[in-house]
This record gives sequence, structure tokens and C-alpha cells, in this order.
Amino acid sequence: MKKTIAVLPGDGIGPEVVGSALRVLDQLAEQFNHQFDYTFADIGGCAVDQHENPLPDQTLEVCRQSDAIILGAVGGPKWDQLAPEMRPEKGLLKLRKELQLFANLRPVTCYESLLDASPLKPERIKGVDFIIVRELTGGIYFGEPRERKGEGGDEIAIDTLTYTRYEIERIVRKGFELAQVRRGKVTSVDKANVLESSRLWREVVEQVAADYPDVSYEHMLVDNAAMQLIRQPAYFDVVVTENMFGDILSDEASMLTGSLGMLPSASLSAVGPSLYEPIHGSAPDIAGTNKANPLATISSVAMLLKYEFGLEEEARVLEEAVSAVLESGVRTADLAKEGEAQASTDEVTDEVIKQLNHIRV
Ligand SMILES: NC(=O)c1ccc[n+]([C@@H]2O[C@H](COP(=O)([O-])OP(=O)(O)OC[C@H]3O[C@@H](n4cnc5c(N)ncnc54)[C@H](O)[C@@H]3O)[C@@H](O)[C@H]2O)c1
Ligand SMILES: CC(C)[C@H](C(=O)O)[C@@H](O)C(=O)O
Ligand SMILES: [Mg+2]
Repeated sequence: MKKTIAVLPGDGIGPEVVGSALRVLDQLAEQFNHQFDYTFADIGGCAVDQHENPLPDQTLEVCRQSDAIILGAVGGPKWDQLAPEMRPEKGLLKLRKELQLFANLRPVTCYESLLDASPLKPERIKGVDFIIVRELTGGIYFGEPRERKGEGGDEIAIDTLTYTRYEIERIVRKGFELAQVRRGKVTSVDKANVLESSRLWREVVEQVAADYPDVSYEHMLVDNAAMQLIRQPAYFDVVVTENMFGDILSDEASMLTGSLGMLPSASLSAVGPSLYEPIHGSAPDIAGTNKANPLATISSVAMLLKYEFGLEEEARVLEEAVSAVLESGVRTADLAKEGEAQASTDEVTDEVIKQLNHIRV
């Protein structure tokens, strides 16, 4: 198979973890006789530095012309004081909107070998396997008006949370479709006791659910959901929710697996190529130290192979290799137990490649 991939490493640890993911992808391409051609492009802070624009037109064009997109992370203290339009994060949000990446899938898988890495008791996280389906192009991230006005004690800052029926319906359908091929249970998370947008969300869930009689569903308020994710995480199958709730709950859920550095994601487009990225950020505190956990990005590549290119076997082999590395005890600092050896980003990547080689034999 011959495919083109837009590669947007971004800032901080972004280039480190994307570098790892590409080394792994190259190995897979060689083993399975595929050709993946990469085109690199700038986004985020590095794009501000190079082009005075967090999402240059040429980056958008490269993405549109590619079969899939891999992204690292954007942002960092260097750019935190810039005007809102120039912030690195604005580049990512604009990319999501422009490419209509409306469905962000964030699977939460707890590896047996990492039961001791989570701050939760092993018996609580055993068997945890759910997916957060996060709406990614609407809600308070994009609503208008968004402004600051007035002065002194009267100064006011406004953000707006809007959702159309259409936006809700397409993400909720995605959740029900996924539940059909999983364990058949949807938990829709909202704040319908307070927010008008959540009351519309509930109405749409009720309507959509009627089309999926084989799927059971429930509504859960977001504050309760935040608690239940810790109390009984194995209870969940598909969690479907709006943009900001999904952002917050997925960082929380990552700790069930042991580290934020473990969670991959796929941002599926309504119209063109989809984007694959870890859920974590640019981790300025460890950037440039070869300490970042590359597994979230490597697992995002597995999602790319499966969802974008239909390469189920390759994705399975890669997932197996990741699992084997964790079983072998090679872990970056975020997962290592106290007093245990800490592997570098490069060493973990080498190990994944070694495991892939084993699987070939
Ligand atoms: N998708 C994205 O590009 C994205 C996502 C989240 C945050 N950000 C941006 O990243 C910057 C830093 O934000 P933050 O510190 O709140 O969140 P972060 O996710 O970058 O880091 C939070 C903590 O987790 C650790 N961490 C994150 N990824 C790791 C990995 N792969 N391996 C080991 N440890 C890891 C970091 O070292 C840090 O201690 C901000 O500018 C923020 O806007 C970008
Ligand atoms: C960087 C930021 C805009 C982004 C978000 O809030 O969506 C990040 O936290 C994420 O989870 O991808
Ligand atoms: Mg986030």
C-alpha cells in the first residue's frame, strides 16, 4: 500500500514522540511492504516563530492533500503571553475546525502489566476498557461571542457554549455505532441540570437511541461521571460527551492506565483525512530531555493504520508490540516504580521496534 501522511510534530516533546512514532511506522512499512511518504509541516509555537501564524496556509494545504495526519503537541510558556489569535493552541483548534475533525476517539485501555503504575488500586482498574467519544469542533471552544470588555470591577470576559442539533446528532451517532461493535453500552455525559445546551444534548440522545435498539444507554451528569470514573472505571464502555467535558475527563481517565503519556487518539473528519495524536500536551517540563513516553503517539499510529488505512493486521501487531514492551518492564519515568530503572524515549522506541522484529520471526 502506498500512502501520504502529513506530519506535524509541533512543540516541546511533540517532535520527540512523533520521531519515535515515525521510526516505528518505518519498521512496519518495511515488514509489511508498504510505502508511507511523509510531508512535514509546522503548527503551533514553531509555526508562530517561522511564519508568524500558528496554522500557516501551507500546513493546512499539506494536510488536505494527505491521506492521514500525525500530530505531536503544541504550546509552551514561550508563547503563553501572545494575543489569542496567535497562540499555538489556536492553530490546533483552527485545524480541527477547518478539517471538520468532529469526532475525537480516546480509548482508555489498562494493560495488565501496568496495574501497579496507576495510583488506583489494581483490583479497581483490572479489566478497564472504554472509549471516550469527544465532540471536537463545537461547544465553548468555538462559540461566539468570545470577548473581553469593560473596565475595573465591571470588566467582563465572555465565552459562549453553543451546539446545534446537527452537531450533537453526528457525534452521538458515532458513539452508538462504536457501542454496537463493542459491549453495547453508551453513557452520555452532560450537565443537563444546569445547561440549556445539555438539555438539547439529552433530547438528541433519546432520539438517536431509538435507532439503535441493540445498544443500552444512560445519561450521567458530568460531576458524577468524574467521580464514577475513579469509583468503578470498569463499568464504562462508550462515553460520549461534548468538547470541554471530554477534554477534562480524558486527562482524568489517563491516570487509570498509569500515565497521560499512554493515551492515544483519533480525530475523525467528516469530509477528508483524519488526524492522529496523543491526548497529552507539549510537556514543557520534560521537553528535550529524552524522557517523554512515546507510547501514546505510537498507539495513535496503530489507530491510524486501523481506522484510516484499514490495516487491521498491522495495527494488531503494533498493539501487541507495545503490550510486549510493557510486559518486559521497560518503562519511561512516568510509569517506572520508585527505585526502578527509567528508560528513555529512544530506548522504549528501540524496544518496540525490537518486539516488531520478534513478531516477524
Ligand atoms: N493536543 C495538544 O497539542 C495539547 C494538549 C494538551 C496541552 N497542550 C499544551 O501543552 C502545554 C503544556 O500543558 P500542560 O503542562 O498542562 O499539559 P501536558 O499534557 O503537556 O503535561 C502535563 C503533565 O504530564 C506530563 N506528560 C505529558 N505527556 C507526557 C509524556 N508523553 N510522557 C511523560 N510525561 C508526560 C508532563 O511532563 C506534565 O508534567 C500547554 O501549552 C498546553 O496548551 C497541548
Ligand atoms: C491544546 C488544547 C487546545 C487541547 C484541547 O483542549 O482540546 C488539548 O488539551 C487536547 O486535549 O487536545
Ligand atoms: Mg486536553
